[in-house]
Amino acid sequence: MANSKSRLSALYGGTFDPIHYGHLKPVEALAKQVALRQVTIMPNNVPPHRPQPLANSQQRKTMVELAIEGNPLFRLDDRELQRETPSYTVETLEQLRKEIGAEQPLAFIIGQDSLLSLQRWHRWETLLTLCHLLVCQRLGYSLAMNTPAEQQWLDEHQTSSVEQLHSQPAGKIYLAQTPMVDISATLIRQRLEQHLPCDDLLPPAVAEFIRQNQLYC
Ligand SMILES: Nc1ncnc2c1ncn2[C@@H]1O[C@H](COP(=O)(O)OP(=O)(O)OP(=O)(O)O)[C@@H](O)[C@H]1O
Ligand SMILES: O=C(O)c1ccc[n+]([C@@H]2O[C@H](COP(=O)([O-])O)[C@@H](O)[C@H]2O)c1
Repeated sequence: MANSKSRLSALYGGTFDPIHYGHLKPVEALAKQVALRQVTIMPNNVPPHRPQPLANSQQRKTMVELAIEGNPLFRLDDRELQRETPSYTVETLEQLRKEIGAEQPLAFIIGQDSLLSLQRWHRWETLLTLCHLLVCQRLGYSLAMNTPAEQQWLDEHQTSSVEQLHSQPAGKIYLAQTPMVDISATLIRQRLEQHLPCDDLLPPAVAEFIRQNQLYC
């Protein structure tokens, strides 16, 4: 449920090829935990650092729309889909900051796997000047960073104070206690290729869209 009194909104970037319950359920729990006003799902066009998606941008956008229909917690922002250059998060956040100003608290949601590779992101040192990071747990990924230097960076920025997320515009990392949902888009694509059922893994309207458009088979 969206919290209309809260000042803190969050962006949730991803490839969403396709969107699934592993994206939605942890973030719904996170939104309650830290009282998010809204979560803006932002599909990327040219994901950096990974193979390019199988479904095209319009199909991935439609699947997000179907997944969030009727759920006021979520909205969609398709700004990254309009850019043909790599979807660097820092550039998107800089553009957003120009729109909302420097003082409004803003968060970017990632899974634990993304946190572990964050220091390879484009201009990663700038990210925390623009937003907080809210991190959802993910089965199979360590809670410890890969190197002592990365761990030190995390320790310096980590907070368990929800109040700080609301009172400061950016700069904190919050490791959320979210449910482990053992689903990935890779698993779904592999199962669909093998004609195995996926109905428990993603919203019914998304499953139906995939069937109708014969995606991933
Ligand atoms: N099951 C999950 N639990 C927690 N976070 C997740 C889960 N699946 C994806 N995420 C997070 O959602 C964001 C977008 O992920 P993405 O769209 O790449 O999904 P994915 O399932 O990891 O895809 P793929 O299997 O194609 O790599 C990332 O920050 C990722 O860490
Ligand atoms: O900015 C970067 O260099 C960067 C590198 C890897 C991932 N990201 C962003 O992180 C989000 C999750 O990425 P992915 O690959 O797990 O779908 C998505 O919004 C990506 O655009 C961003």
